[in-house]
Amino acid sequence: MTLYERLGGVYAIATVVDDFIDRIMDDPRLNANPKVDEAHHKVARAGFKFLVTEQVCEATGGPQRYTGRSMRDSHAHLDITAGEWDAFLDDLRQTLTKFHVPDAEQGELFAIVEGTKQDIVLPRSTR
Ligand code: HEM
Repeated sequence: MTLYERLGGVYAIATVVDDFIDRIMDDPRLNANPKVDEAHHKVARAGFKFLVTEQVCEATGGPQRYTGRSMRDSHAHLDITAGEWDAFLDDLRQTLTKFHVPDAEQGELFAIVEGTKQDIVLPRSTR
């Protein structure tokens, strides 16, 4: 059974993404980075949630295909630090716990997320 199926498919994933994107967009630890604050708040949340839902569905084995920009192209200009990355993971942990995602599935999701870190946190970001 794919991770996508074990998570409950697109309806469950979209619900989790909805909570998570609200959480990161309102997180003062992330909005302390002025580039993140500006970029996050110039786009409609619903569109951002749509793209992240597509991406999570594809990465977990669902039939959807991600149609947004690459992780490097959409984050390189933001100077995201290792500390901001950790705050982002903390938000993810809070959302997954809220929805009672079991430890095994949480572990698989964190492994997928970790795989993108080198495209999002670039070495020169040391604020
Ligand atoms: C695995 C981790 C992450 C994933 C999967 C992810 C996913 C995405 C996606 C799908 C987009 C939209 C791409 C597009 O417009 O085509 C995006 C943009 C963005 N992300 Fe992330 N993101 C991650 C980590 C982060 C972190 C850690 C931060 C902030 C600290 C962040 C802040 C932003 C911002 C501000 C934008 C808008 C950029 C712009 O339009 O200029 N992301 N992200």
